Amino acid sequence: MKRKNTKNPHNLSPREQAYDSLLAIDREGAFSNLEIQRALSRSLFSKPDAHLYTALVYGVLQNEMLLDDRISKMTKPGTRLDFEVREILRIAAFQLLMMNRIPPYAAISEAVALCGKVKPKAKGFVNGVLRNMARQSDQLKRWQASDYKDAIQALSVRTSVPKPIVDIYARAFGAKEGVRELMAVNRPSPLTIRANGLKISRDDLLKELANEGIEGVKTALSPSGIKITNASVSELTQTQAYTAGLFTIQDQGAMLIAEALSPEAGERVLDMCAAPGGKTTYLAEMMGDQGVITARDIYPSRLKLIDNQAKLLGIGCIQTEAFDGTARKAADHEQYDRVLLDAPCSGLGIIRRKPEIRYRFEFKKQRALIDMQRKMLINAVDALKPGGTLVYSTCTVDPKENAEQVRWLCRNATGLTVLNTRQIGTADDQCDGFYYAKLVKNSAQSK
Ligand SMILES: C[S@@+](CC[C@H](N)C(=O)[O-])C[C@H]1O[C@@H](n2cnc3c(N)ncnc32)[C@H](O)[C@@H]1O
Repeated sequence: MKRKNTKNPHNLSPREQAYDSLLAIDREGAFSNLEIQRALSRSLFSKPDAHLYTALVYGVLQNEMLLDDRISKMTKPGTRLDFEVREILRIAAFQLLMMNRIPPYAAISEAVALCGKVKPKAKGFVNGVLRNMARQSDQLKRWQASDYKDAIQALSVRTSVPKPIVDIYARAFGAKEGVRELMAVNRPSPLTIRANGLKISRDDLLKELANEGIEGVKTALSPSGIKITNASVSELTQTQAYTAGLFTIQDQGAMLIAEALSPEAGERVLDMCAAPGGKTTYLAEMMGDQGVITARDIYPSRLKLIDNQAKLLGIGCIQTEAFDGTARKAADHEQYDRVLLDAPCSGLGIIRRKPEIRYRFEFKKQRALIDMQRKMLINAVDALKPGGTLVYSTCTVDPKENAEQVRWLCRNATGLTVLNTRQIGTADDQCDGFYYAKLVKNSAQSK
């Protein structure tokens, strides 16, 4: 059942494939979105089976701590579970406690059969735990904050978000709003697209898509976005509108970042961390493909993604260049009208799309990211012409990587004015948790 030994992946059932994928994510460090894409592209699943597989992988990842808590109530204190057994129990517990349409016998018998293949000795144990769970499911579905030692612990288990991240959300949004944001991170993410203004208006794109059976509504915050209401990513990418380059799939929060930079036709723009290019291509569309965008990233292979996407969208003004944004380039000095620094970050604002990020967060890694962001910020300011505009953005909610970095920059670079900052949220904005700060480099700056 292990990935490397999988002889015929096409024969796996949705539950077996979910187990295989969850081991890849939890044990081998795969990213959920890529793993799901990989598995679906190789499987021969019917549409309902593909839905079940995807729901199981996301459902277990989003509820791992809550499921483990429920499983621990069914086992003797101190019971140590093998990785494989725990994953099988989580998949079945998710079906028993959090999916309404699955008959308990189906969840249990498939879990026991799977256990028979990968850990035969634990078959009886798994059967016993799950039968008890099914019997007590009404009680186990009820969740009470008073069962936990404090409010933070209760919220952490309820949302399956580790305590340090619960604290970070409280610092970012305040205690009350932080709870609302955390409760929103396990809800399904909307599928949004951005009309390619070089080729079509948003209204006409809605009509084109309707002709292909795809429905959507205009996004509330971005003037270019459409929220798709009846199709999946793979269905969207099979439309004629997609192959004609009429739109890009993008979270609305990412659209707001590019809009904050508000580039104009004919300008020189630097996008320091550009791949895979979602924001770069929007900048080009806003510029009417007039001017030059230098799109950099440290990984040449990722720059190809930008080139391919620009070609699909009919964009010619983007020049890609492999470069380390922490290194200073003398030739950049005061060359750019606008700079976008969409920095590498802890990603705590996108845990609804990539739930596994929450279990991988480490303060030590975050400290290294903060140092990297600071080096990049100094280089971004250096590259700006006097009077030029900088947008610094992240897909995290942690003030340490956001507002505190902007304060640090203003202390360490002279002549900057902060025009506005925004923490985009999930509960009300319906976006991933992006942050941005828009700054201007004063023209009369002493050099
Ligand atoms: C948040 S992502 C950028 C997303 C992109 N702006 C978009 O909208 O599609 C951060 C990017 O920074 C790149 N990166 C990481 N370290 C870097 C470095 N030292 N210099 C330049 N780019 C780097 C990563 O490869 C990644 O593509």
